[in-house]
Amino acid sequence: MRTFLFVLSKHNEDIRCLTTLSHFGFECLPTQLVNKSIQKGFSFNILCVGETGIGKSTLINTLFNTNMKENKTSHFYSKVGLKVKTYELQERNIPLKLTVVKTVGYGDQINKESSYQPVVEYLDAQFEAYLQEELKIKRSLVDYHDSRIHVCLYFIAPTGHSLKSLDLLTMKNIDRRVNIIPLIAKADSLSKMDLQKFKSNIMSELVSNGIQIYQFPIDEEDDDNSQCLLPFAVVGSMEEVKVGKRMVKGRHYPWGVLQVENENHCDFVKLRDLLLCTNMEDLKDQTHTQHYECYRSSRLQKLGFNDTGPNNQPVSFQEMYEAKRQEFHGQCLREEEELKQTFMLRVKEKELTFKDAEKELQDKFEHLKRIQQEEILKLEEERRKLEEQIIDFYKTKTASETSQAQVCANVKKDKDRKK
Ligand SMILES: Nc1nc2c(ncn2[C@@H]2O[C@H](COP(=O)(O)OP(=O)(O)OP(=O)(O)O)[C@@H](O)[C@H]2O)c(=O)[nH]1
Repeated sequence: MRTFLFVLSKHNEDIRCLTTLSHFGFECLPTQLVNKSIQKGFSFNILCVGETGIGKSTLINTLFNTNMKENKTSHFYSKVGLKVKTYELQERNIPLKLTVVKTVGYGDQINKESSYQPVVEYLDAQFEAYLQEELKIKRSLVDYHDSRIHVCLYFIAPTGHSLKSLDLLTMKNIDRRVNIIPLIAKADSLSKMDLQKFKSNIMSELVSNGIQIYQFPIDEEDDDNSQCLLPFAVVGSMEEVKVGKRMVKGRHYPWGVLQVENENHCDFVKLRDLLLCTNMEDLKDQTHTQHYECYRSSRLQKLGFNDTGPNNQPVSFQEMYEAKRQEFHGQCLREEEELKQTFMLRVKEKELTFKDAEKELQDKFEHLKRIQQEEILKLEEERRKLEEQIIDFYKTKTASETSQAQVCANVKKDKDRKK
């Protein structure tokens, strides 16, 4: 006989929680999930936005301790572009498909107004591709390469002053589309005091401009709140430097060594832990449940779909689809009728124009015909006159020939007589 441990009823308040008395197997659910996830593999998509040469590639290399060979980018691009590269990484037996998208030529143009546009377009294009896959009848979301961006590392130049207008403009335009984590790049160029001031300036500017950045989930076990460290002051380097007896990642200066992984020197370790160890899944969740959802709902609304009807009554997708289909059909009929009317009108107009042209041609033809008749008559008259002249001429000619023959005969007679 089976024992039911959970007695479920329709109402949540009636759910009784009971402790199991023996092993059933569902305690292994987390293990099943872990195994399934490892089998499936993990993927993570990072977008790095920042000026040319600000240290984007170096930081990504340092984060994943891999040399993702890159050529230096030119400062002379006429517009901002995006470079997308995907890498297959492995840590122990955990595979990670990492996609890094980097801005190219960001901040290099004189007119910076549309610098953020390619970034916005790229983010939307990835959402659109996912939406199109979702809307397919035969979907393959299991092996679909999800290219939606999970996090945007925004590199702020270490000016020590405040954010640039380009930073504000870009962040304002992408904050509803992606999880932004602001970073102070090359933070080794700022003194401790300047850095603190710079950080608080940046945070208050972000707040006063209503820019939403990624909110790290509050970890009760973590003593220091990660949010307080924002924006993270980072330093990147793949250089191995000797400190005491150890080789560490750092940057060597005439006055000493900056250790990238030393929390007193910069926030690199904190960023890496938060990004890769504790919040990667949350970033992916936020991307799907918040940013993608926002894109999806506004896109469907633009197409005319809604969850409620005009009276705020819930409407099913099928009803909505049927209504839209009818509306579309009606619109097609109306447009067809309009096109027919316009066509008929134009045909009539053309007919009238042709008739006018035909009449004009006919008149011209009649006129020419008349002129031709007159010409013929004139020529006939001239011919008649010429013929009369020819007859006169022949008459005169014959008369002159006769008189000439007479003269010749008389001359001959005279000659014969003299002989
Ligand atoms: N001082 C200092 N220099 C850094 C840091 N990170 C990178 N650099 C140096 O800055 C230069 C440019 O670094 P990259 O990582 O190539 O910069 P990038 O933003 O990827 O450059 P592009 O891809 O060409 O836009 C290199 O000489 C790096 O060694 C840093 O944290 N501090």
